[in-house]
Amino acid sequence: MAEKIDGRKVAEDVVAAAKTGADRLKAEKGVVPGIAVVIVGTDPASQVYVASKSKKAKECGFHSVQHELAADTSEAALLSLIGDLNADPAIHGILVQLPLPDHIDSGRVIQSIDPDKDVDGFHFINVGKLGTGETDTAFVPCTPAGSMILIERVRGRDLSGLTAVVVGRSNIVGKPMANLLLAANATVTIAHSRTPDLPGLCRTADILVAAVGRPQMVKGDWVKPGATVIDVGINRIAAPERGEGKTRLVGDVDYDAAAAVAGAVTPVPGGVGPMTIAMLMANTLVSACRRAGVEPPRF
Ligand SMILES: NC(=O)C1=CN([C@@H]2O[C@H](COP(=O)(O)OP(=O)(O)OC[C@H]3O[C@@H](n4cnc5c(N)ncnc54)[C@H](OP(=O)(O)O)[C@@H]3O)[C@@H](O)[C@H]2O)C=CC1
Ligand SMILES: Nc1nc(=O)c2c([nH]1)NC[C@@H]1CN(c3ccc(C(=O)N[C@@H](CCC(=O)O)C(=O)O)cc3)C=[N+]21
Repeated sequence: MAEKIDGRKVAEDVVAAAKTGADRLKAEKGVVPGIAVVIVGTDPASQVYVASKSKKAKECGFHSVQHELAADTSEAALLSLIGDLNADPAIHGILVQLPLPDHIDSGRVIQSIDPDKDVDGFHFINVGKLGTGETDTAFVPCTPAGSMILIERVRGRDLSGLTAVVVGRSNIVGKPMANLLLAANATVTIAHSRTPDLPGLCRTADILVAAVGRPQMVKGDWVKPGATVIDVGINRIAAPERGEGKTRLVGDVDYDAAAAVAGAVTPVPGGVGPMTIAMLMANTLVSACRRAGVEPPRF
């Protein structure tokens, strides 16, 4: 039976380190890290993440503000708010919750964020730095960064000699994940909806990352014996066994089947999700340290 990788526990360690860093920054420089989360519309799932981000920010002793804008907010109004946050010295990290409503060009919004405050790591400058190995000054997207820490706990920092397969090629998860694995010396393949024989390819992976958005797509016989399986997927499905109209969260991996074969697997919930929020705190602290001219801690 595979090890269940406890993302909640590792996330607690990261949050504790962010709090320690924030305490030091306050004591030495009088600087309080500040984060702004912007959400447009009232998607219930987004509300959950935004609430837990604010809760963790408070736990870390950060200054935290939330801007909840109506679903019909204009692009111009959103860009103007981002302009204000870019100029606000109390704010070190800006996160605009995605997806945005269809009438707003999310690319334009993301590129309007000051790259030095882009704690999501979605701005071209940060994407380019990650792609060229400038990871000392880049912001790395939170979900892949958190996934790498979980992989490190199982496999160590150097993945030389290991094969990795990333299923999914989105800009927010799949592509940055592949870049991080490559930077750690894994031999990386990126799979997507046009990849032939996905089960066979996945079976070659010492490290298998699923970031697809399809509930329990990865089956037990897709998993190489002993593999490290990172399940990024967050899918809400019907759970009639819990009562009429009830739902539950599952990942992109069939957990029980994968755990019978793998060496280690992340659960959903309690795996990558809590790490994403923890890395947002880490990135915000790093941003505040850089601005204050203090060497940031390594996470
Ligand atoms: N834990 C966390 O903190 C986070 C979790 N998520 C979750 O991760 C999942 C992925 O998110 P995201 O990257 O934004 O999703 P996207 O929808 O942007 O990307 C999904 C990717 O999966 C590929 N794909 C879709 N169907 C198949 C298939 N049948 N076989 C192979 N590949 C397929 C797509 O391929 P193609 O490009 O060819 O269309 C695409 O590259 C979702 O469940 C999301 O909720 C996301 C962000 C954070
Ligand atoms: N600009 C932007 N940045 C993001 O990082 C971003 C985003 N937009 N849009 C949505 C996705 C999704 N995402 C999650 C974060 C935490 C959990 C999380 O904590 N999940 C808990 C469960 C939470 C629950 O019970 O609903 C867990 O997996 O244990 C999940 C998903 C960040 N995203």
